[in-house]
Amino acid sequence: MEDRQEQISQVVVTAVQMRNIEKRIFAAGMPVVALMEKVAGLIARRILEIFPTLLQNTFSIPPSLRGSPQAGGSRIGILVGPGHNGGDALVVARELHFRGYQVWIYSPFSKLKELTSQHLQYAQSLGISIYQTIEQLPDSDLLIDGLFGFGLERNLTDPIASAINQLNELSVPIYSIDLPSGLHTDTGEVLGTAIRATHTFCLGLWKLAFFQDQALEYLGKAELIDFDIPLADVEAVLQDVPRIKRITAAKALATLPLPRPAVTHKYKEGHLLLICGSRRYAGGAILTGLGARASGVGMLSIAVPESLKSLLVSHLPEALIVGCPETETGAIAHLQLPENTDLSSFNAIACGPGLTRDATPIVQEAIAVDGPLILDADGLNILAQMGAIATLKKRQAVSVLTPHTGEFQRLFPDVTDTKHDRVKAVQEAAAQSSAVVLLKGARTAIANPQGGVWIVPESTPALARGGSGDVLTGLLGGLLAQAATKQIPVEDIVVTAAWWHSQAGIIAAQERTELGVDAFTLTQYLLKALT
Ligand SMILES: NC(=O)C1=CN([C@@H]2O[C@H](COP(=O)(O)OP(=O)(O)OC[C@H]3O[C@@H](n4cnc5c(N)ncnc54)[C@H](O)[C@@H]3O)[C@@H](O)[C@H]2O)[C@H](O)CC1
Ligand SMILES: [K+]
Repeated sequence: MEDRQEQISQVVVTAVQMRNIEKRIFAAGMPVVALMEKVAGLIARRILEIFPTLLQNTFSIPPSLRGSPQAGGSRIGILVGPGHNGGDALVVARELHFRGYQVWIYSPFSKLKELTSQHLQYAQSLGISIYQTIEQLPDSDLLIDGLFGFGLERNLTDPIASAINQLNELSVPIYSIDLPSGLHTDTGEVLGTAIRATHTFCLGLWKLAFFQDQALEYLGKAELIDFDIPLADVEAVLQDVPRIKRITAAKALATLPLPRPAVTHKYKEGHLLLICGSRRYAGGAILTGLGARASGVGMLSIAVPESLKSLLVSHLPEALIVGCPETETGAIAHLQLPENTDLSSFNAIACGPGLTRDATPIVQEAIAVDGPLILDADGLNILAQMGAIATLKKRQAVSVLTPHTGEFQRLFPDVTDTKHDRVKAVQEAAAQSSAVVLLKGARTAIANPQGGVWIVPESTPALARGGSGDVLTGLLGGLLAQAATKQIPVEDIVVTAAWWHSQAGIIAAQERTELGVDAFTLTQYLLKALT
């Protein structure tokens, strides 16, 4: 059983689920005011850690001067909304004031929740300046955004909307409490306008917004403030609802086919067939092969057009390169496997990179095989032409699709728009096609047909380059072939492949900048991500 912190760090919730979990905690007797004090105390402590004060030692300042300009403390502007997000912010304001920061408060709302109003009153009694209009605001070194949290229900309108726009224009870092104010908690959509946070403290459990494309530019660096939500409350609310989870390193690494048994042989470590490449796209075949090599798969066969055979052999001497008859355009005309092997002799088949659409019969042949199949790139485009859902429904064995957004739209034109809610879109696609669908992107999401979704929580724009996807297909194929021989659940191995691929990109970008991660280089960083 994973430890509590590991389980909590995987959970992703909607606003409604968070509200229901919060209700259980209050119903069990935890006073709201106590929870607010606990949460805001944790936030204040993190701010003290990560935002250097210009303070001398606070105890050297006479109490009468604490928080005053003479004290020399950093100037902190606290943005207070009408609800408990504002309440959190006011507790943070009070605590930073006592730590010697120069704190002021922006409180533009007249109607505040009771608890929020009490904290405002106490802040005022401490002599902390409170402003109602944006024009009055003094300079600051840091702003704390406590305007709205997961209680935001509708588009923001003026005056708060224009105030947020003006605050975004200041070149002052903004730390947001729970969510950048203005973001929809579930879809990450900007409701009118939103705070562009430098840093976001997500409270208690990760919200769905943190994994939606449109939110990413508003979140800044995100971290979870764990305030000891009992797992029992999470389970009670989420129950048998299909789970949306973050892929943690622990989760991804637990599935790797490591360590290997002392006694094994190459066929026990999986046999993968890659069907890829064309005269026009020779490189895709090489990159896919290199991705497969890095997976550790026991045996690797690569079917390419005959004219690519010697090229592949030179790059992948350990692989069995199958030169196939080719069309006049240089695509694979048909699969000519060595005698007494046929498509069912492989533990997994990965089909698509660099094939071109002239290889349609080959893709149809691969789809007809009753074994684990990964479709990518032209394999997906051809599947889309065939009608993805009807075609895949006929398959008994597991299908894994690895589309980017464009391919996804062609495959599943009738599901939720990925721009609106990627997670919902990929859930619907997997349910309708009975396939495991890996929707690539800044936050790659993997859905199984039962509605469960795993999300890669961090990646790098360095991977947005031709060939990155080919590497993933090879890596995933090699892992899937090994998983088949070891009864590792398919969904788990897809999750591990996606995490591994993004980790390699992150490490490569750290060492070579985001401009330095071409697909070949990426293949050279895959094993580094594990060591
Ligand atoms: N998750 C927890 O267990 C804890 C959460 N805390 C904090 O509480 C907020 C949620 O508080 P809530 O009062 O429900 O909502 P918000 O503070 O996010 O504010 C919404 C507030 O504003 C009104 N409102 C909604 N939409 C608009 C709009 N477009 N324009 C104007 N006003 C709007 C709405 O009526 C609400 O009153 C959570 O994020 C945490 O920060 C606890 O303090 C700690 C535990
Ligand atoms: K906020």
